[in-house]
Amino acid sequence: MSNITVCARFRPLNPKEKQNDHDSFCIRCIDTETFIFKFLALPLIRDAVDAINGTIITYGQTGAGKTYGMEGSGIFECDEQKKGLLPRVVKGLFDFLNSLDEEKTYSIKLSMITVLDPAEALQNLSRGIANRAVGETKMNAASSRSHCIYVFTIQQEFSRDNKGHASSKICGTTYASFLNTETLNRMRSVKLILVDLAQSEKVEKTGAEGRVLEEAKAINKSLSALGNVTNSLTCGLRGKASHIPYRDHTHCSPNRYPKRGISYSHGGNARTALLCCCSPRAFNASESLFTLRFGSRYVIRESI
Ligand SMILES: Nc1ncnc2c1ncn2[C@@H]1O[C@H](COP(=O)(O)OP(=O)(O)OP(=O)(O)O)[C@@H](O)[C@H]1O
Repeated sequence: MSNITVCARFRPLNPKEKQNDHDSFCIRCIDTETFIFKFLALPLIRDAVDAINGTIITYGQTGAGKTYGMEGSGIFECDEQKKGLLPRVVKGLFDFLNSLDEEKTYSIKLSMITVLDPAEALQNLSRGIANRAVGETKMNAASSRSHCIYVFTIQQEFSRDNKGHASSKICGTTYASFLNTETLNRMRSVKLILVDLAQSEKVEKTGAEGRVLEEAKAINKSLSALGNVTNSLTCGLRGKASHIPYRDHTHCSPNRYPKRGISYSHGGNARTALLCCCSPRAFNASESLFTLRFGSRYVIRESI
């Protein structure tokens, strides 16, 4: 499997756009949320259980549907077709661990909080989302004014039996139970990171001013650092070591890992899934093209 998977999606026109914007159209909207989960996220869940770090990033212009892609119409949404990546990843992760035959002990932490079951994970996610900074711009009534990073840390513990054979013990749904430390042999830890990026914006289109303008500058700066990382990775000569400016990318550092944040997903054998979100409006065509170009740069990258 390649290290990176990219998927692009155009959100549907909203009712106001349908009424007023006759140059724009969306041909057909299928159950894209389920498709995106199966295509982008499910392989990363399987890899995470195999101890391979993974990151899922939503990227795109303001109002293009990044947060919707991540959260869906709400973190507790029951309608399958309106569920975003976060609740699906939570369910998918717990379902996958439950289905394993092998006897292993897992603990899952959501950032620094240990979670014991999917309901608790969703509660904590919902509280985090409520604390996220949002602001109104001309382009989006609830525009995200910060990047939002959800870090699932999956710890796997192995033990040895008294004959020295490698074995381990299953804890059913009690994922956070730990083995007796005397029998503990080995522990491995892997991160599955979901990143809902705030997006660069053309100030003349969003009408940002004051605090919102300052936020826009900070967002744009951090995104250009992400662009520099991608450029270095995609333009580097094969087989030659080149400098990757991970350290500039402090705004995208999960859980205050200033130097390592983005390198979790962009280096070595880590897996990355990128959801490029686009607006169907003709008015936003140049931004949509920019987003698609960003995604296509990832597609041609080799791991260096
Ligand atoms: N696939 C979709 N189906 C239905 N509605 C959508 C979809 N994608 C986005 N929307 C709606 O479009 C609006 C903008 O989406 P969203 O807030 O996710 O954009 P964003 O890219 O996160 O913007 P920002 O960068 O400003 O935070 C929201 O009202 C959202 O509900």
